[in-house]
Formats: sequence, structure tokens, C-alpha cells
Amino acid sequence: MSIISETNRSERVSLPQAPKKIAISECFGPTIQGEGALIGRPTVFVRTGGCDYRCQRCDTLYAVLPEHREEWKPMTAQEVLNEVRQLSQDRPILVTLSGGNPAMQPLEELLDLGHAEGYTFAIETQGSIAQPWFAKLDYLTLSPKAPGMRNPHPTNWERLERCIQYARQSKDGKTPNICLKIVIFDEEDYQYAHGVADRYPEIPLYLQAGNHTPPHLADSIDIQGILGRMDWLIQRVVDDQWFEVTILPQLHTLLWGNKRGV
Ligand SMILES: C[S@@+](CC[C@H](N)C(=O)[O-])C[C@H]1O[C@@H](n2cnc3c(N)ncnc32)[C@H](O)[C@@H]1O
Ligand SMILES: Nc1nc2[nH]cc(C(=O)O)c2c(=O)[nH]1
Ligand code: SF4
Ligand SMILES: [Mg+2]
Repeated sequence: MSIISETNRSERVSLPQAPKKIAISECFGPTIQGEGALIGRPTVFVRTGGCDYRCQRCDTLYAVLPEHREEWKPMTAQEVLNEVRQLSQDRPILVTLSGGNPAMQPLEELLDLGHAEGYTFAIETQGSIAQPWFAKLDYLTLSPKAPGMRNPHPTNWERLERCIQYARQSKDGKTPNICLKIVIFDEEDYQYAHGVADRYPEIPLYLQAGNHTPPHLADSIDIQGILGRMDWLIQRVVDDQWFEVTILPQLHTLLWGNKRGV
């Protein structure tokens, strides 16, 4: 009896764990956040590798498709923070976690280490994977995909809801600012965005003019086409008297086109 309980006790002793690795596609900046609620804010980007979605119009497929896996570097949270510190020259800055889907990665330790040094954290994710550590973020942007992004997975509304719930379950009473951001290409996307607004009337909603000429689909970017779409979108919203929504371009795309790492 005592031998069995001794054995059980020893089995329960946890061995030291190797630090979890984060798949990193690229870290860059400081630049400005080109999209959404924090548009124009200086930030460093940490882009993770791997995504559970396959949007045909994704502008960042090098951080999505498995054929790019060899280019992604497994890094510990401390290694990522060291790179961020180098980029920001040790000055606390907003760190934007994007991807791919950064919600696939073990990012809690990075949030803890970075917060201890005065960094703040925003994430860009599509709302398909919820993580308890969302509550530790400073900003959470959820970007469910309208049909125009040509993502073969239909929106899983329960999972999106879970992302919001997890973000609101903080232990210290502080919760992230949450916003929704939907890329719009056409009328069908516009109606999808209305549906999202009906579900979440209390969450700020941003409509982003879609880029139909991402790097893998066109040799050059069609800025006039993107601005034309934004013009149409503004007129559509005004005609509808939809006054609670915010319409934005991808500012970095207008400035620097499809250039990577800006
Ligand atoms: C590349 S994604 C990475 C983060 C996450 N997977 C997501 O989709 O939210 C970052 C943002 O870029 C947007 N995006 C991707 N391709 C785009 C395009 N062709 N035109 C406009 N926005 C695009 C996404 O909708 C998302 O809001
Ligand atoms: N400047 C800049 N702003 C951005 N906002 C979201 C981006 C992303 O790829 O997630 C992005 C990006 O890649 N660059
Ligand atoms: S969810 Fe985001 S990163 Fe993934 S394929 Fe779609 S736009 Fe690209
Ligand atoms: Mg981008």
C-alpha cells in the first residue's frame, strides 16, 4: 500500500519543462499600425507562422502556408522579447502580434515578460481559436472573415464568442480593449458586416477596404481600385445612415504597397 502511494506521488512530481517555442515568421518595426483602432500608432510587429484558415486573398501567405514552414524560426518568449527590445532600442512600445494566426501560439509568457518591462500588446486574430491569455492583452482585434476574403471555413460564431468571453475573464480586473475589424470587398461582405454589428452592437467595428491585388495574385498593387472600393463603402454607409461604424484603408498599403516588413 505504502509502496503504491509512494509510486503515485513520485509520478506526480513534475519534471522541469523546456520553454515553449513560438513559431516566428518575422519581427519588424518600429513602423505604424496601418489598420484598425490603433491606426497610426508606432509599433513593433511580431508575426507568427501558421494559420488554421486559408483565405485566398490573404496578403501574408508566407506566414500561413506550410511550404513556408522552413522560414519560420522556433523561438522562446525571452528570445522574442530580446528581438523586440533590439528593434525598439529598449524603449517600451506597443507590440502587435499578428500572423498567420497568433492565437495558435503559446504567447502568455511573452505577455508576462513584456509587461514587466513596460511593453503593451495588441493582437490581430480571426476569432477561430480562443486562449485564456487573451485576458492579458491590452488590445484584441477580432477579424472574422467575410466571403470576399475567400476563406473556405465558414465563421464559427461560438468560437468568436468564446474569444470575447476569454478576453473578459481577467484575474486582475483589467481586460483588453476589444474591437472587430472586417475586410470588405463587395456588397455581400457589407451585409456580413451588418450581421456582425447586429450580434455585437457594443463592440467598436472597423470596416477595412480590401486589397484585391495581394502579392500572390497580382504583379502590382491597384491603389486606385482599392480607393474606389473605399469610396463606394463610404457612400454605402452614409446612404444607410450607419453612423456607428469606422471605415479605414490599410494605411501601410496605401503608403508602401505590397512591401513586406513595413
Ligand atoms: C494577415 S492577417 C493576420 C491575422 C489574422 N490571421 C487575421 O486574419 O486577423 C492581418 C489582417 O490583415 C487583413 N487582410 C489580409 N488580407 C487582406 C487583404 N487582401 N485586404 C485587406 N486586408 C487584408 C486580415 O483580414 C486581418 O485583419
Ligand atoms: N504597418 C502595418 N500595419 C499592419 N496592421 C496589421 C498588419 C498585419 O499584417 O497584421 C500590418 C502590417 O503588416 N503592417
Ligand atoms: S486568417 Fe488571416 S493570416 Fe490566416 S489566411 Fe486569413 S487573412 Fe491570412
Ligand atoms: Mg498585413
